[in-house]
Amino acid sequence: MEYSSYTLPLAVSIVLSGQYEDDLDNCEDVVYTGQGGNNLLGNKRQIRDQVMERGNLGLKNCMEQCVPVRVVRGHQSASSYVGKVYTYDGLYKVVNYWAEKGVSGFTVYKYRLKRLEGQPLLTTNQVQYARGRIPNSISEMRGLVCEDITGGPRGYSHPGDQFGFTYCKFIQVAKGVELPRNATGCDCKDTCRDPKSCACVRLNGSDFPYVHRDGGRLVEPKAVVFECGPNCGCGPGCVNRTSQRGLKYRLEVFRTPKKGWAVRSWDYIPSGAPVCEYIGLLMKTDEIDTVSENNYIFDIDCLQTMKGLDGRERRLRDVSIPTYVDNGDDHNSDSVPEYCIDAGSTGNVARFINHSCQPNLFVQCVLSSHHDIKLARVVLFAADNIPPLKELTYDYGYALDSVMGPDGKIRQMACHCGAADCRKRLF
Ligand SMILES: C[S@@+](CC[C@H](N)C(=O)[O-])C[C@H]1O[C@@H](n2cnc3c(N)ncnc32)[C@H](O)[C@@H]1O
Repeated sequence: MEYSSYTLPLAVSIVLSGQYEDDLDNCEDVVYTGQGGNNLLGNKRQIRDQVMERGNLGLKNCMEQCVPVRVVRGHQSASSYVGKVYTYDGLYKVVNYWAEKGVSGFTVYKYRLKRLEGQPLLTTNQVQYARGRIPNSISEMRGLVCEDITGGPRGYSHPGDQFGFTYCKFIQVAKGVELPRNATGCDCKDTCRDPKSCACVRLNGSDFPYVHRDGGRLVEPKAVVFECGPNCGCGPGCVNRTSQRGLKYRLEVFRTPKKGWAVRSWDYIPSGAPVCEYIGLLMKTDEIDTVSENNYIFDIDCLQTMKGLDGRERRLRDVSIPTYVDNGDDHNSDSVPEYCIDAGSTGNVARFINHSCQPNLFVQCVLSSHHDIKLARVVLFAADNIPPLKELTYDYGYALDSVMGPDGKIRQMACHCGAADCRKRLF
């Protein structure tokens, strides 16, 4: 190509590898974040405003002079010594660009790129959802079992024999379990703005656990997130109530060949967004019926996770759990979670989410109405930017050989998550 008649610099290629928190990769359509101001060697967050120079100027010049850009994608790969492999995914046209405040509040340049037609189809794992198509209407779906398992706004339904449970949007509390008194809360008005003066936000450390972007995104996984609750002065739109707003994405329960039912989203889910809460019957762990098999029990093990017990990955504990928060020390509950959520006979869509050894969701304990960590809410958040139609999964976190059958013998279950570094067993 002869460049002498062009205004330089021009961008020749870009790499999409999840390094920039503001990137949006929708396969044929990409919103690419310009370069600069990113803590690439640290937590990958923006720490400064970007400037229209170097690569940023190059992409702007490409747009203005209709010069296509090569797109290379980085894919996670356990078998590569750098943990990633890179694929050349073809030529893209820069359609437009703009400056905006990014997730971390700094100015970033955004470039919308569209893949040029007439190139081979993209086939790598990261973009494979492009082979499936989101139906335009429910009536297009072959083999449809049930249009809406949630029962609509009533939030209570019996989806029938195919599923054999009652759909429910809110936690049910078993007989004999008493929820603690509601916490005092903050005295902010309308919405919490100042992390220093909001009593709830202060429990999370020095800043809000969420950023406002996309209706609220969790900045990082925490030992526990303290949200605003019923006694707070702020309203339902407060960012510190991000996980309380119910389902935001169109989730589909679909059938898999080896894992039974599974869940995927028709919408793109950005990293850090809340996907759903694990809903079911809140009960004492020692009251679980151990005779019949139940694959839908979720142990509320925030305390055990905070302490890194039983091989759980210890969470960053940048909050000191206030002394008035019951952290279970006086209950000798160190090894076994005292409470669990049983979604066997009543629950929500979370009960259909399968395990993966390389998941795209993570479990986050959230305290909103009360502050008893043994009874924390269990919320699933996006661990990554999740393209539409990709199966949603989280790590069930079982230690191998930790599950006993009713006969007292160790039970084993093969894992079919398909991850390159699959542990081959769920438990
Ligand atoms: C909470 S349920 C998930 C929804 C379930 N697939 C269904 O059809 O209702 C957990 C059960 O799903 C299956 N499952 C989940 N993840 C799996 C995986 N990676 N490999 C094999 N089976 C899995 C196991 O039977 C497990 O006990």
